[in-house]
Parts: sequence; structure tokens; C-alpha cells
Amino acid sequence: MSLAATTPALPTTGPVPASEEVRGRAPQQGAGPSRPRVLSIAGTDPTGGAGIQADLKAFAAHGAYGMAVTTALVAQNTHGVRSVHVPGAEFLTEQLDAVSDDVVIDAVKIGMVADEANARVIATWLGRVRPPFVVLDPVMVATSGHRLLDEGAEQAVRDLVALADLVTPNLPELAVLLGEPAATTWPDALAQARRLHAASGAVVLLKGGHLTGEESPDALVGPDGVTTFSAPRVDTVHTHGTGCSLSAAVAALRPRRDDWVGAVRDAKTWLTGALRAGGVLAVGTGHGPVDHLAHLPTLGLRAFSEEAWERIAGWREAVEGMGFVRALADGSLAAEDFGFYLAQDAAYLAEYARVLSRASLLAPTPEARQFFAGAAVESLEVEQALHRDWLGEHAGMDRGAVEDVDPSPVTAAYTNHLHAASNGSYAETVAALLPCYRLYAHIGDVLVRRAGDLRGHLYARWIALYGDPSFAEATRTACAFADEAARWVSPAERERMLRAFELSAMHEYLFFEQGLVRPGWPVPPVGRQAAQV
Ligand SMILES: Nc1ncnc2c1ncn2[C@@H]1O[C@H](COP(=O)(O)OP(=O)(O)OP(=O)(O)O)[C@@H](O)[C@H]1O
Ligand SMILES: Cc1ncc(CO)c(N)n1
Repeated sequence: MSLAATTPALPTTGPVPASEEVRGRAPQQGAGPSRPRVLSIAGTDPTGGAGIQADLKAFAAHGAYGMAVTTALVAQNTHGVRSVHVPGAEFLTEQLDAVSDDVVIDAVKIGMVADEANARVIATWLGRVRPPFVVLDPVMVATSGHRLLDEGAEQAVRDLVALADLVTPNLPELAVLLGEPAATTWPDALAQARRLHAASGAVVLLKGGHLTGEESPDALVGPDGVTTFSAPRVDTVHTHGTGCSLSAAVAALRPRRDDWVGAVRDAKTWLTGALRAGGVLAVGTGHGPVDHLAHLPTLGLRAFSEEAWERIAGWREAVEGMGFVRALADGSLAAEDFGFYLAQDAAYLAEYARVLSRASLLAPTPEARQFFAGAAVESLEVEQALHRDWLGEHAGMDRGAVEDVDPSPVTAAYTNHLHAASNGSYAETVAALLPCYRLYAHIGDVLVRRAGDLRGHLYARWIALYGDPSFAEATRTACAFADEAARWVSPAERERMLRAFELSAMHEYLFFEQGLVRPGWPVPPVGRQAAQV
């Protein structure tokens, strides 16, 4: 039997029929989905702090795939609700069917239902399409005091509670659902939550946001008794949409947690962080929203290596303009000064290679381990070899003598900084190592351009090494590893990375500077008539 014979033709206009055949074609069974598919049925908040907009953010914040069906369009902002437009029950049905005819729903969160007809539509739909987890936030009145549910619709919401797995009332909503006065103490509220659970069968997540005191506790009240989740009360006026965000987070987490306790615990911890970060969002002049992405503070920031490079713009320019670097480029640098610099650089590279090895040890991936181990070898075999050759030829120093060079205070300060950074994290270590690549590749590039024809240039081999495309390539790779490491760190850790990078850049400046300014420090016995390298 062909599909064409069993599947009704899709009309070009009007609603798509919710036939079993249409539903059955959804190519989604088979391999398990990578993310829970979670639906919000709620009203809107065009300022993005509450309602559907908040739900979608909370879903994404917990790694769920978010979907949304709109019950009501609400003209509201951080000061309050201006007006509500309800498209109507028929259109709500069409939206719900459009989703459930096509997509498997792993969890659903119901927020503002707006009126009785909408509540009935949702109840009917739940009777037909029963997602494994149904969370109901019985939104009745906004934080600002504006009604979000018609007065006549309270019974219809009570009926919805009986269809939900979890219901998340605040204190006034709990009272309305029971037809009792609002509780003013936590024990009274718990007693009411027990009564609602007994009457409806739904697990109750009682929210203590409307209480006063040091804590803002919530409690799960269900067949296993009461589980309390205590959390410090955040001193903030930015609580717009906390209820929406919490219930959405619980719905997003539940398919990947063993029970409601696990989902609520993680959602509550997340919400407390989101509340703390809400103030600096600077959204609106009233009761602003929470920061749904407070746990991902580095999301969207520029690549670490770009930000770090910009931060040292002043030092970069200073290095380009240094007398030592200018003289290196035009070949006028005294051989004795170059010899001193090279001998110190040999001492530096010995330590640099050890810190590269440590980066390899700390690196989280085989690729990074291999790169930094290879870089350690390269810095000794290629870079330090240049130093050994030159110092051998021009200062008569054998390998042992080069290896015995005492680091100057400036050299020691730089390598001590690298070792200190490498006692921190991998990310900090890589950040500290990076200027040595980045600044040298940059200077190599500048010098190749400044020096012009390198034939006959006294320091041609040094300039060619750092101006070589292969050094630029290694620098790009090192930057990519630093950027990858920075992707997963906290803001404090990112700041430590930037500081480590900046300090290394400053040390690079001082390192060149000591080539010309070195009060009485030992200089290798460089012959006066230095030949071309
Ligand atoms: N100042 C606060 N500090 C810490 N947690 C809070 C604070 N205010 C609310 N919460 C928490 O936010 C969640 C929502 O609680 P609340 O009682 O405010 O619900 P709601 O009234 O439905 O929210 P909404 O403001 O979205 O209408 C609960 O987990 C509550 O404990
Ligand atoms: C659409 C909508 N749902 C819920 C709330 C409660 O915060 C709100 N303000 N707006």
C-alpha cells in the first residue's frame, strides 16, 4: 500500500488535518533525540522577561529545544500590563495541533491561559496528546498586580491542575486554587499545598517568593511528603518573570532528571544566580527581568586572543618603536647588544620550553597536548639552535656555555611569571605563553617589511625565523587553543587569562629593553667584528 493511498492530501489553505497518518510520518522516533523537546503554552512579554519569551530562554539555558504556543498577546513591560489580546480558543487549538501533529513533545509547561475557553482547549488537548511531563504555572495575577486570568476562569484552571504532573503556585495563587485566604506563614502555606496535592493528585511546587525574610524557600509537596529547597533571598527589585522562568527550567530539566526533586533543585540554584545577575542587564526602568544566561557569562564574547591583543595595543606599539627593535631591523644594532639579548633569550627559551611542556601536561585534548609538546621541542631545537650557532660563532661559546648563562633579573622575572601562571589552570598557562608567539610573529612580520632585502643583513637569520609563514601558522594554532580554553572559563578566570597575557607582553617589552639598558650585567664575549648570521 503506498503512502499516497493512506495519507490525505494536505489542503493548501486552512488547518492541517490532525490525522494519525500525518502524525505517524514524523521521522523522529529511532535514534534518541539529542535534546528534550519542550513546549511552552503561555502569553507573551514583548520585553522578554516573562511569559513565552522567558520560557524559551529558560529552556535554552538548560539545553532543551524550545517551542511555544501563544495563548494571549500581552502588551506589557517592566512596569506592568497595558492590555491583553486573546486570539481565541479556535486558533489556540490550531497552534497546539500544528506542534503535536509534527513534533514529539518531551515536556510541556503551561503558563498564562488567559480565559476559560483557552483553559478548556488546553485540557482537551492534554487529554489527547499527553506529554510525559506536564508542568502548570497557574498564572493569575502579574507581579505588578494586573490580572492575567479572567475572573470566571478560575474553576477551569482548577480542572487543569488535576491534569498536571506538577503545579507551581505562588502563595496568592495557591489560595485561589483552594478557595481559601492567602497564607501568611510558611507552615500555613505548606498545609495548603498538602491540601491541594490531596485534592488534585498533582505534585505541588510551593513558591515562597512572596514571603519576607532572609530566605526565599520553595517546597515540593507530593506523595513522598515535603522536600524544602532553601535559597538566600536576593536583595533585588528585578524579579519580573521569576515564576515563569522557574517553571520553564523545571520542565526543561525534568526529562533528564530522575524526579521532580532533581529538576527543582537544579532549576532553583540556576534561578538564584539569574536573580543575582538580573540588575546589571539594564532592561527597563521598572522591575527588570532575571539574567537567564547568568551561568554562561562568557557566551558571545569575542575570541580571547582578539580581546587580549587589543588590550596590549599600547605595548605592541611601544615594542615596534623601541630602539633595540629598530636597530635590529636596519642592522645597526651592536653585535655585543645582540649577543647579550641572544644569550638571555637562550636562558629564557630553556624555561619557556618547560612551561610549554606543562601546557602539554595540562591540556584537555590530544591535539593540544601534541601541539604544546611539539612546541617545547621546537623552541629548543630551532629557536635555541639559532642562538647557540650565533653565540658559538661570534662569542666562541660552546653549547654548555650557552646553557650555563645566568638569567638576568629581567629574564628571571619573565620566566618566573610564566612558571607562576603554569601553577594555575591550563587556560592561564596558555594565556601567559601566547605573547611570546603573538608578539614575535608580529615583530617578525614588521621587521621583514622594514628590513626589505635580507641579503647581507647582519641579523637575517633571526628576522627570517620569526617572519616565516610557519611561525605565523604556529601562532594561529596557539591562539586557537587559547580561544578554545577561554570558552569554558568563568569571568574571573578569563580576567586572570587576560592579565597573564598582558603581563607577558610587558615582560617582552622589558626583555628587548634590557638589550640596551643593562646596568653592569655580564655580556658574552662577542667579537667586535661580528659577521653576517
Ligand atoms: N528576591 C528573591 N530572592 C531569591 N529568590 C526569589 C526572590 N523572589 C522570588 N524568588 C524565587 O523565584 C521563584 C518564583 O517565586 P515567586 O513566588 O516570586 O513566583 P511568582 O509570583 O509566580 O513569580 P512572578 O514574579 O513571575 O509572577 C521561586 O523559586 C522563589 O523562591
Ligand atoms: C505572559 C505573562 N505570563 C506570566 C507573567 C507573570 O510574571 C507575566 N507577567 N506575563
